[in-house]
Amino acid sequence: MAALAPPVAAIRVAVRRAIADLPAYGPVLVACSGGADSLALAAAAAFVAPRTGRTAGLVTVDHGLQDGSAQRAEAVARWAERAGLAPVEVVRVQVAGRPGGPEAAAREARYQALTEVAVRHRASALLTGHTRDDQAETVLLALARGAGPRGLAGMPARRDLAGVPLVRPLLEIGRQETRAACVALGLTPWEDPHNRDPAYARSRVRADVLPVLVRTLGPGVLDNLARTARLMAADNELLDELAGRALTGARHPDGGLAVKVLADLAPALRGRVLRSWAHELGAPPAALSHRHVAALDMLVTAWRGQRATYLPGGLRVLRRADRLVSEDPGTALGGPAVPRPPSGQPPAGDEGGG
Ligand SMILES: Nc1ncnc2c1ncn2[C@@H]1O[C@H](COP(=O)(O)OP(=O)(O)OP(=O)(O)O)[C@@H](O)[C@H]1O
Repeated sequence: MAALAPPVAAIRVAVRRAIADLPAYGPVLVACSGGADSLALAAAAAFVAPRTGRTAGLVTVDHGLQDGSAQRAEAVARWAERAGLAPVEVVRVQVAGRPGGPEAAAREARYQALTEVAVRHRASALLTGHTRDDQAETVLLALARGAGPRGLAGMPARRDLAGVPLVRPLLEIGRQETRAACVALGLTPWEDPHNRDPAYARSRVRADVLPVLVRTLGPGVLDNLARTARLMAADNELLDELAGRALTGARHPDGGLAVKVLADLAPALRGRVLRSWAHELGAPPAALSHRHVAALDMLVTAWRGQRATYLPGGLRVLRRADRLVSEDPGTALGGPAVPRPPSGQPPAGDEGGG
């Protein structure tokens, strides 16, 4: 019998570990583009799942953005059926007409479709093929935009997606290994032309920045960047827990947050408390930047009678005596919406520190 290729074995082990503690009430569903990472992942899931008392299925999303995308999606699905995966689904999504740039719109459409399929099948997890290289790129991009610990933590190995765990088993596996596994298994992955398109910052990091880092600092740099993400994630977990308690302690009996309690917190904790409170009020997390949080912080620490701070989601927060309170500009004053100030307020959509 031929020896098992090391990359194939490493990926199987990673998948086995990642799904070991998941309940087995439904299939684990692999989100597969047909690219090397998710194809190697799907092949490993097809092998591992039945040996651990589970079933594994596959879902591939056709964004309809390139000629031949429907045929490619069908080819992925036919391969999956032959590989013994079930259920297998191809979902066609509509990308046009969504907010944000084309990449963000495609991503949103894809996650919406993947979530819908995972929930419908009562999947015990949705697996994606993000690798250590993807994680290294994410950390570098976060550094480059001045992100804080939350950004530097990169992608979590597990998070919730509408009640279904989204699991990333390959975060410690290199992209070279997924390619090598596909070769060893005789699989021909699809090369997404977007991955090479220099219009995207991530593609430029992948094509230009990472190779320079590896050449100048050595191959360990990828592992190191991924380790930074893990260390940051562990610190974040603790800080988030502390911030949760601090938020509870800062609630004012008359509503809002007590300025005195906030002022006594360490700045790093206060920033997190204000960020969580803003989320709780309804500010969309992706649109809430470090500048919004800094403006809230100034209501506490640099109070000079300034006017309200505006947050994404149509919220405004003001300081009233010893409290921070929020008002919906459309209703709170009993009249028409208060116009947003023309300048001096942070723009939305810039993921910041913290
Ligand atoms: N069209 C798609 N259908 C289903 N899942 C997808 C699709 N595109 C991406 N994914 C999932 O998201 C993960 C990350 O995708 P992305 O395109 O960012 O990375 P990638 O490194 O090119 O991955 P891959 O080699 O698997 O395409 C993929 O590994 C896959 O699990």
